[in-house]
Amino acid sequence: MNSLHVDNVVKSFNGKVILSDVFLSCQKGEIKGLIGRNGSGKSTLLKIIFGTVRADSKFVRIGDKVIKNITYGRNLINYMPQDSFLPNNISIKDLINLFLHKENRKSVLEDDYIRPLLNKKNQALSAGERRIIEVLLLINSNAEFILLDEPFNGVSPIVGDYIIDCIKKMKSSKGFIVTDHDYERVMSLADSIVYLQNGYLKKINNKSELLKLGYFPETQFIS
Ligand SMILES: Nc1ncnc2c1ncn2[C@@H]1O[C@H](COP(=O)(O)OP(=O)(O)OP(=O)(O)O)[C@@H](O)[C@H]1O
Repeated sequence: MNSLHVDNVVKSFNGKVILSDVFLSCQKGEIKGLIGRNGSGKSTLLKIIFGTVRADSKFVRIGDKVIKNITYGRNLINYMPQDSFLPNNISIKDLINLFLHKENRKSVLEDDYIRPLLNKKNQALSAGERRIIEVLLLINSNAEFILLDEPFNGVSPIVGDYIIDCIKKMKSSKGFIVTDHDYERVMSLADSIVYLQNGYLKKINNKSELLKLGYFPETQFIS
């Protein structure tokens, strides 16, 4: 079974080190949660893995294939950015046909949340409606590893839970790395959690470790 192996990721912006020497791995069938404060470098790390941001150094491998840049990762890794990436002036139905292979379209076209939106144009959707479409397009793509940057951003609680179910359904055939500030949802979804701080990743076992790291205030802590 393939695995995604990420090693020796180093990245600075304007002389400031964001990622020092990051190691991360993800198996097919695994969901890894990535948590960290604002500006800790989570999106930068995902973009480096995907290949849209150049690292000072990196090693990314899927199975035996070294992913030197975005072209090597085509059909292997897909990334959903934090900000909307869908083009305007195109209906949701056409977007689904454009983004997905034929065999993957049916379940999205028939999805209860998506069906009422099929004839709308992307720019006419609410932020939450757009996010659920983006998540479904990504997780139904043929890539083996899916990187999701803030999939729960802007979605209502019931849709957040629905997104969790959708990701879990795809889990047996793919590996996921998911980052979001809705850490409760990330923790309930992921098999394991890593926390990014000062350029390094640290494994997290429970919420009290996140509290100790100062990720959320004590007033929010309910074990
Ligand atoms: N293109 C860029 N040029 C200069 N600095 C950048 C650039 N992209 C990101 N940074 C800086 O790198 C740091 C990490 O940014 P990044 O977006 O990866 O953080 P993040 O953990 O995803 O944050 P958030 O949770 O707020 O989305 C930030 O301090 C940011 O200002």
